[in-house]
Amino acid sequence: MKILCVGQIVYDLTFSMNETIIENRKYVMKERTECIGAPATNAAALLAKWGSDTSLIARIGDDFLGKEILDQLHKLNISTETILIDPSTSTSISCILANPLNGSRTIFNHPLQESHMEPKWPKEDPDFILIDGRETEIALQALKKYPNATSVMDAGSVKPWTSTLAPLVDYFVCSEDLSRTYTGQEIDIQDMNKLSATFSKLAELNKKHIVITIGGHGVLYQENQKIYHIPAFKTKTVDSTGAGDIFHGAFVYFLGHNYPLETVIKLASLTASISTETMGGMISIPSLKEVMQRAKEMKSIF
Ligand SMILES: OC[C@H]1O[C@H](O)[C@H](O)[C@@H]1O
Repeated sequence: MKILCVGQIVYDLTFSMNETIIENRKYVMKERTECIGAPATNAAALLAKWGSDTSLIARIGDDFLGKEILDQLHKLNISTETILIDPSTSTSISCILANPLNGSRTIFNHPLQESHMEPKWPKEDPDFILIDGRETEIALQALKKYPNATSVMDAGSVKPWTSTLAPLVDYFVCSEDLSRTYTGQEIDIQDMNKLSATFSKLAELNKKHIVITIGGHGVLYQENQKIYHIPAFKTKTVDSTGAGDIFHGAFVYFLGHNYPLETVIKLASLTASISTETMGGMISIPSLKEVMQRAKEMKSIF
């Protein structure tokens, strides 16, 4: 299975922190993890780890962190031939405060500036394209260049590019935050009328498949005009960084292995929930073996 991910790449520095920050103080951090991250990159890391032929189109600066990122991508088996090295900008950094008491993560991201660059395409045509909205111009070109690839969009929040890209993808997988901002309605899994109105409004963005991830409450999706709710798997969350991205990577993986949509979502949710048991984003991606083992033990998936 050949995958092309298009979007953001970031260098993540995560600290464990369970107190409220007060300005103008010094905090000594006892625990830290460092790894590369960002939505398209975390998803690409899962796909490569699980054996898919994965290329990533994302931008780094011609700087120290950019070199470190290239080195880490090599180790992860993600093709770096398509990585854009942009001397006019600096590699993006995220500083993440993860609260192990409730699993929340607060992200301070400094994104890089995206100016026009000619993309370098993978040697072989992809079967799947996963976009996170960044590198919008190239994402649009990719969707046009590979019309036979199945496309998935990870849409975390309403951004200037949302309404341009969303109608073009086969699967529009959005967050509760995006749904709330775009539709003006809170999600109430008990209220089918409200859910129907939410999905109808989101259909303005995408007419094929809409999936809404609702964090600790699970996932909602619509198939053949019917709305379904998959509850979240119970777990001991210490850090939810990258869980959404890991969900999207696993979503593409299981979609590519021809599981029905319900099973794809259950397995992707299980993968994401296992990842929250470990500190850090990318480094918390579980092995495929572990996911399948847990899925078998649960009996509620297949
Ligand atoms: O979704 C979480 C990811 O996006 C943020 O920007 C961090 O880099 C982290 O890896």
